[in-house]
Amino acid sequence: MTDILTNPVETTATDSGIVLGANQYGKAEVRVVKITRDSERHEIDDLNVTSQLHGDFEAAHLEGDNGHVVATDTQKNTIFSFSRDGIGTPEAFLLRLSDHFTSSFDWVSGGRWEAEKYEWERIQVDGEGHDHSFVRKGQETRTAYVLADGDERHVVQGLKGLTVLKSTEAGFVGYPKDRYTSLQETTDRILSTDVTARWRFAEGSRDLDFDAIYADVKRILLEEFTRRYSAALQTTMFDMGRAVLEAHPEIAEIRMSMPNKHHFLVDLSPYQLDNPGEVFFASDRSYGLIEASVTREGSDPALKVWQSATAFC
Ligand SMILES: O=c1[nH]c(=O)c2[nH]c(=O)[nH]c2[nH]1
Repeated sequence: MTDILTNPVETTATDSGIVLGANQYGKAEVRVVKITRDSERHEIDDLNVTSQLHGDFEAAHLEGDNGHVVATDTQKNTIFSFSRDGIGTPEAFLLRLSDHFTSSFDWVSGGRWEAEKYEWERIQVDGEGHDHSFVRKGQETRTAYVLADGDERHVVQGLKGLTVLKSTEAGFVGYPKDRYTSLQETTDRILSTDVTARWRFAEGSRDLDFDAIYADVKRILLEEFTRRYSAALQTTMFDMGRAVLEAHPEIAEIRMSMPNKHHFLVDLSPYQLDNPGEVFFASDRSYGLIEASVTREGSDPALKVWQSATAFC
């Protein structure tokens, strides 16, 4: 079985020799909120789910024949209907959707399913968490991704928007200087970033405690950010990834994308003030963009997973 996004698709050429290439379709960003209300104490699951099918959809593209087109509306309704009896972890929910679509329609060979999970916590009233009133937790957004390719299942867990800052114990020295270099070396700077990270489990990983792994990976990422003097964001990012892989043998690879959110010391001398590393201009652009995959020696790079996990074009 080969994935439709990474292999040329055999399609019938039109009279002009034009062929259909890789394709996928589905419903994007289905916002589903599930309230579990089997007791006075309600629970809330809040997801943004995208479903896209891979398979034989040539006739729809070439001939206007929708015989194979499981409507995007049907995909949306399936997401809501599957929520009725509980969502569970986003990863388990996406695996369930992938199994449903690949087993229900012969021509659906696989697909991609994505979720963002928005966390809520109970509003505290007189020191007690309220039964049915919640406030959004905003630290980061949890992400989940499943690629189905025939019987294969690839699960990728992640987070985005985890903003961190350390106010010292970071520097940047020893870089090459040329006629365009104006950056001053420093051994004491602010290091700040918005962590986007995605970690891939070995193919076929289904029965893991995805909630516990998520919480632990987030803990490790945060702890490693603090742990050592940062010689560069690159070093800190690699340390964060290495620590995750060392602690979690079930994770095959972690990819990270981190903007270097520059904080420039403001010159207060025109106002007869010193500025011993206390007042900064927080620049929102331009920013350094530091990205890497951290993986295990000799492991399969699983490029088709990453290729399909990101934007189609
Ligand atoms: O941590 C850093 N990495 C860089 O590659 C870089 N480049 C730069 O100008 N400042 C920094 N900081």
